[in-house]
Amino acid sequence: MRVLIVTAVPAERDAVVRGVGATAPEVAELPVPGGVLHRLSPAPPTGPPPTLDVLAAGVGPAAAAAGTAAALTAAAVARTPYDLAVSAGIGGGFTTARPAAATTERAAARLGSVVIADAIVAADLGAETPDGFTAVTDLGFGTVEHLPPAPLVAAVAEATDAVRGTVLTVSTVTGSAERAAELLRRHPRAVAEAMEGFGVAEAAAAQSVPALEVRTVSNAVGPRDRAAWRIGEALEALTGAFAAIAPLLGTWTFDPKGTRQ
Ligand SMILES: O=C(O)c1cccc(C(=O)CC[C@H]2O[C@@H](n3cnc4c(=O)[nH]cnc43)[C@H](O)[C@@H]2O)c1
Repeated sequence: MRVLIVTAVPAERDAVVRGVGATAPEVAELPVPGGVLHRLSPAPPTGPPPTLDVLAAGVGPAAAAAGTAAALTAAAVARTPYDLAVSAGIGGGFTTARPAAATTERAAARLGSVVIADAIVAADLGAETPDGFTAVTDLGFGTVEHLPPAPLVAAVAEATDAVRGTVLTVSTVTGSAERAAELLRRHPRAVAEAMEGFGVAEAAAAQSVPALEVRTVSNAVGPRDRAAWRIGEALEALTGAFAAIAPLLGTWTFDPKGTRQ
């Protein structure tokens, strides 16, 4: 099993490396076009050790897609393709309880909690029209959603005691209650937002590699309140999440539908 884990910034990469490193102290640093992979090989309970490569590719969906595509392509050309791409880092959580009028179940993602995406959705990829936002898919282009393998989502969420739901990818961090409400109106199952997941998933899908997104909540999605961001706690939670996830990834193989074999 070969896994590419893509973060935005080095602080997130180092938090992931610390978590995986609980079972794999050795780290090799390998250059890839445009970046450096941090490679770990945690020992699983049985079977061959997986390879977990961690890359800090930059902030935003474009940087995430570019970094992911470069790493996936370099591995494929070397005939050591990845089996899974993971977008990982801190994110904003939709921390309020489900609105009374909502018909869809949605758990609140509180500060410091772990979120696993069962859908990775580009929330602002589209056009503004007189009738409001229209997604690119409604304009006849591309896609706005990638679905991680459900059995893997379930196993990772259980291992990390995570909130499961849609994780939105945005190019602009939400900074108002109005925008947060609008996002929830359009995506009632949204539990978090961040800026890279869709970029990682889109680059992975182009090479038929399944994708996963793991976030730990540093702030509430809503009115901008920088003083209330808890980045340190979220990075610690990211380390804890990957300490739990790493052994599990070692025992996974995928068939083309992403089910466990
Ligand atoms: O506004 C600030 O002062 C500020 C300070 C530090 C970092 C930021 C970011 O915008 C970080 C973006 C970075 O972190 C992820 N992230 C974290 N929370 C959110 C959020 O509520 N909405 C979207 N992205 C978030 C994101 O994936 C980026 O990698 C701002």
